[in-house]
Amino acid sequence: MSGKSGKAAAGTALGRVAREARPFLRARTRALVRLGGWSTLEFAQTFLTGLAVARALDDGFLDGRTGTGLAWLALAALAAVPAALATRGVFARLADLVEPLRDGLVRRASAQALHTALTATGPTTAGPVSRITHQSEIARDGWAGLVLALRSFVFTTAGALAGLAALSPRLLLVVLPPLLLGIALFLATLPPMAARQREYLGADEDFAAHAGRAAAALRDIAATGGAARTVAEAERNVRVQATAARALARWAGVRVLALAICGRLPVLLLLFAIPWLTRHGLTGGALVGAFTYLTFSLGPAVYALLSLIGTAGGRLVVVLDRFTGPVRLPAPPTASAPAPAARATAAPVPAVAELRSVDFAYGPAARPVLDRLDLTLRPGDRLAVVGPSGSGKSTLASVLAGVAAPTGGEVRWLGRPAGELDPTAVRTLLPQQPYVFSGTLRDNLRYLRPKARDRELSATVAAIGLDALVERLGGLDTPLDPRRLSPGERQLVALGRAHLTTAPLLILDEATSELDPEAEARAEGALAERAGAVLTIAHRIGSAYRAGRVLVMDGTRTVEGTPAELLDRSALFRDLAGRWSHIPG
Ligand SMILES: Nc1ncnc2c1ncn2[C@@H]1O[C@H](COP(=O)(O)OP(=O)(O)OP(=O)(O)O)[C@@H](O)[C@H]1O
Repeated sequence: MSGKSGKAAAGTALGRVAREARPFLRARTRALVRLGGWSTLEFAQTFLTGLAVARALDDGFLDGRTGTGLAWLALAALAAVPAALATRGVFARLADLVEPLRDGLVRRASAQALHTALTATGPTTAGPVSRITHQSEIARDGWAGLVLALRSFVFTTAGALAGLAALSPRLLLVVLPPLLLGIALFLATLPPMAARQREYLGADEDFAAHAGRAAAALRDIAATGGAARTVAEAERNVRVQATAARALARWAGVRVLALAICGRLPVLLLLFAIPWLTRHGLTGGALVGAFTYLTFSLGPAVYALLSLIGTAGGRLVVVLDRFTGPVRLPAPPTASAPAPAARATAAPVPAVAELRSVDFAYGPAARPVLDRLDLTLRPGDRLAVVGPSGSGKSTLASVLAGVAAPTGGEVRWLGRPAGELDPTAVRTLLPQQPYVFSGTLRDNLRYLRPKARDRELSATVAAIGLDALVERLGGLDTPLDPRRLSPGERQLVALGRAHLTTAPLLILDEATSELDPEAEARAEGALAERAGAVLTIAHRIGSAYRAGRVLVMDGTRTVEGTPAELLDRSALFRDLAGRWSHIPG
């Protein structure tokens, strides 16, 4: 995300949250007024503290009247009692502001979850559960902390400034400028810091998504020789994340400076101003009273508020923004309304997989392998891909499977950007060299769907043509040694695995090359019966004819059509079909 767009996103998040907060606060004016009422006691305590110290010194101890001095100090100590009562009252009233927020967020997240469940076409995520449980609690705690700190800041600062003014209005000339400058600088850091925070989180999510995809596709990556590319992509993600973290750290430095300006600079300036203030009649007691305000009241209140805004405040905005998505529950069905199933059939079915103007090159200076390729696979589609060696068929398979990221354009699955979905739930990619591990045939077949039932296994064995292998091994539960299976048997095991998965997209990259034509036709027929779409990189012309739809790849040029159309339109397809016709299948 660029700095500019990050800033815009953060700005809109802040704006959205502010817009949503206004009616919430308006509806709770009474709770706010009561909270303010209790907080005035805090104002009084702060105001009294510095003033009592000044009087204790000027009228008492420095004047030789110890009793008067002690009486003023006792008054300051007594002021803590109503302030303690105020804290009790504040906490009791806090619930009126905090609990409705949590309840409202939970209601909203539940509605969002229902909306998503009723309308989403792809696999659902755990996001709504997190919003209902964890994120609503973060919002509640963050909001409570912010209300407490903001209230304390307003009343303590007002009490301290009123006390300083009562001691001598000149004190405000010394204290106010650094205070206001520090706060202004701090507020100026908020939008860029929110933007950097967002960039950092985005980079973190990208890295996690890449790691998840890579972990799920380790075998495919090893088979297609994509390890170096996967590592390079991970390194790129790490670099982006490190840049975002450094930018965030720089802004954190500016924030520390802002805190120092408003928390510490007033004390320093007051020290420098002592000669000037005393020349204008400020007494020793008033000076100590002023330092009391700065070090015991103003400094801690400023520090507490600004650091809370910096931590919980940022989290609060990010979390609240996640709740402000659209919530539109579909109207309950009426007698005259069509049933959901009927509506579903009327709605356009999203493509299982889609390439939108996809480019791919193996390096910045490398010749592109895919050039603005558009491809749509709908449920029930069978597409065979043919082309000479090196024309990009395996590259297309990797990009469609989400193993290789396109250098341009977009890969979509089930109507959504591929990066948003769990690849293992959407697609199964079978390479030419399949993986069979030591273990039973049952374990091998259930590798992608560990909970497959026995009758489903039996159906797969029969459909793919694995019965002979099961018989030879002596049953599904006999341990097998992968090295003792023939290449064709290994491919049959992998095809059985693919037959058992529920992934709606199957990509076969010459995955039947070691089978004889009959076995290949049988396995392809069985896979074609599954729901979803199948893309087959054809090894024989039979695959192209069975698929009924063919994509011919010739360099970056592609032609698509039925075999009959292509015999007419594509010299390359005619050539390949002619060559293949000498090979049985
Ligand atoms: N990891 C890689 N790094 C660099 N170039 C690559 C890489 N993999 C493939 N290529 C190049 O990309 C182009 C397309 O290769 P790809 O393997 O997709 O073609 P193909 O049609 O599947 O070939 P075949 O039928 O021989 O398997 C070729 O020029 C190939 O040399």
